Order: sequence, then structure tokens, then C-alpha cells
Amino acid sequence: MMMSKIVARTVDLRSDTVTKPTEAMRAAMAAAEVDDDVLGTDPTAFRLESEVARMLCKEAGLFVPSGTMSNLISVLVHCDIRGSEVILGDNSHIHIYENGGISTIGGVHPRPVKSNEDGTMDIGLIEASIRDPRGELVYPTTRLICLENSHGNTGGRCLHVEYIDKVGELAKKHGLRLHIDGARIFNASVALGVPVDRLVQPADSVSVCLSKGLGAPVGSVIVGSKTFIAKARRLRKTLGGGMRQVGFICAAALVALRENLGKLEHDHMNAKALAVGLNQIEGLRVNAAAVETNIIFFDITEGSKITAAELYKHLAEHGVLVMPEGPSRMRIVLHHQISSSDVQYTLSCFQQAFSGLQEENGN
Ligand SMILES: Cc1ncc(COP(=O)(O)O)c(C=O)c1O
Ligand SMILES: C[C@@H](O)[C@H](N)C(=O)O
Repeated sequence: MMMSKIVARTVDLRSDTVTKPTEAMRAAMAAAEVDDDVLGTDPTAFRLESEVARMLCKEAGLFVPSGTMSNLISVLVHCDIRGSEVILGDNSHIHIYENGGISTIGGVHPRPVKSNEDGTMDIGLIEASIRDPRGELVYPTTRLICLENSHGNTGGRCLHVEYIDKVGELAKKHGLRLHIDGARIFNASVALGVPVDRLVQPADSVSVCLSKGLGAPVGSVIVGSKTFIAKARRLRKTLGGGMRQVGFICAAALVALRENLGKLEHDHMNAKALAVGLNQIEGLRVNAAAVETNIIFFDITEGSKITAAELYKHLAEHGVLVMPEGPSRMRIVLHHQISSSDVQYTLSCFQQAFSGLQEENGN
């Protein structure tokens, strides 16, 4: 009878969304002061919204159940007139991983521009994509530009403050708004050594995920002007995102902000160490130099006798969980619940897979 292997250790590298609440978060949740957030009287939600707005130097904040909803609300508030169009990266999370919600729910037309390998879009291409108002009889109307920082699908690359400033100037020149999908904005801030408020200074709105690298169990906060946030609050209710005693989950997010912001740099160091180690394994290809934050994409190279399926199975059997991204491509995301020892263990599992499995395949 085939005995299933007892997994001695689990190293969950699928995403930074997989973290479990810490004891401090659980204690804060249990003790949270709560009230009805739809009626605007949950004191812990207000504390979290105020803290995130303060950190990003924006007038106000709004707690939202997910990053997807925070992006949807932000785009729909900025593009509240029929026929609106948003310029965004063709490899951005909003364009790829949010079910086209801005169009299917919001009726907003996407105007995708090529996402470069560093997560940027060429400024010239952005400007060339802005609709000429003289063609308003036939064209959609450009109203918004969306950036993503750090940029998930290009491997957690950071958009530099000079670039964001230039896009902000372009938006202002053309009377457009700028939204930043800042699901991992704190990762970018730490990696660049730029204060987070400076990094988002030109943005009219930012969505910040607390449930990613910061390790909160749930939630995002949108920040922007008081007027913008008032409209966002109403749209949140329309979308069913207005919840009652959210103070329970906001309390955990406050702990995450307090306790985990300082751990992001260690996540980045772990990611770099793992990327360098993986790149030394024959049969794997990693652009270790491009690993700036907590995300690693790697490919199984041509000629490697090991398939992605075999590697995935071998890793899973040893408790290492990664995210398949294609026939020969996978993703690893580091977070505060991955230790340096986990990194070494993971590397040894990869090394064993390539040496062990390739022997099995008669290499
Ligand atoms: C860059 C980026 N934006 C937005 C989201 C959406 O966040 P959520 O999963 O909370 O909807 C994610 C991932 O989940 C993301 O990686
Ligand atoms: C896959 C994507 O939706 C998610 N934000 C992640 O990075 O895991």
C-alpha cells in the first residue's frame, strides 16, 4: 500500500496572502472595540483608516474587504461618467486578475499599454494613448491612469519616485486622475528607501493591501481626498462592501502595521537569497538581479529533464508550496512567516528535486 509521506515541514510560498493571524492579532481582534461601520461608528475601523491616510499623507481613508474591491471602487469613482476610459498596464493586476470588473460592473473602458519588465509603462506610450478630445464623438474619454507599485506580475518590481512624478505631471497636464494599486506599496517604499507618502504624492487615490506583505488576515484601505473617500464609501455600500462590526479585522490590521512593516526588508533579503540560490541550480532560470522585493518568478529551462509538474509534486511532497504560472514557470512569494531556515530548506528541496528526479529520468 502506498504510504503518503508525512510532511515534516510546510513552507508556504504561494503568496504573501497566505499568512495566518499572529497571536497578537488574535488578541487584538478579541479585544477590539467595535460598532456599525456602515453607520460610520466603528472606532477601530476609523483608527485604521486614519492611520493609513496619515502614513500616506492623504486626507482620508476607507476600509475595504479586498484589494480587488479597492481598485474597482477607485476606478469607478474617478470614471463616474459613461464612456470613461482608463489607461493601465496590459500586465497589471487590475487588467489581468480582477475579472474585468471595471468594465463588467463599472462600464469603464480599459486602454491597456504595454507593461515593461520593470513594471512601468513608457511615458510616451501613455501620452499617445490619451484620447484626443476633438474625437469625443467617437472616442471614449480618458479620465484616469493606473499604476501598480510594487508590480506583482513583473516580479515585485518597484516604480521609482521620479517615474511616478512624471506620470503625475502627465496626468495633471491632461486633466486626468492618477490611481496607484498599492497592494504592496510598503514593499516598494522599503525597497527603494523612499518614504511611502513621497512615493504616492502625485496620486489622487491609492489602494493599500494590509492582507499582503503586512500579514493582516483581511482587508485593504483606499486613501484619497475627503471628497473622493465620501464617494468611495457610497460605492462600497453599492457593491456590498459595507460591513458592520469590521473593527475585529481592522484591529488585526493595526497590529500588522505596527509589527510587520519592519519585517518587509527581511522578506526582501530572503527573496534575494533564495533567488540567487535557485539560479545556481542547473535546469532553473531566475533573474536574481531583478528581485527587488518579495516576489520571485523562475523558469524550468529547456533540456531540463524535470517537468514543472514533477517539480511541483516533489516540492509539495516535502511541504514546499509554490504557485504555478505556466507550463514551465512558477512564482514564489516571501512573507514574514517564512524564516531564513525555511529558505535554506526550500533550496535543499529544489536541489534534491533536480539531482534526484533527473537521476530517476536517467540523466
Ligand atoms: C498588485 C495586486 N493588486 C490587487 C490585488 C487584489 O487583492 P485581493 O486579493 O485582496 O483582492 C492583488 C492580489 O491579491 C495584487 O497582487
Ligand atoms: C494572484 C494575485 O491575485 C494575488 N494578488 C497574489 O499575488 O497572490
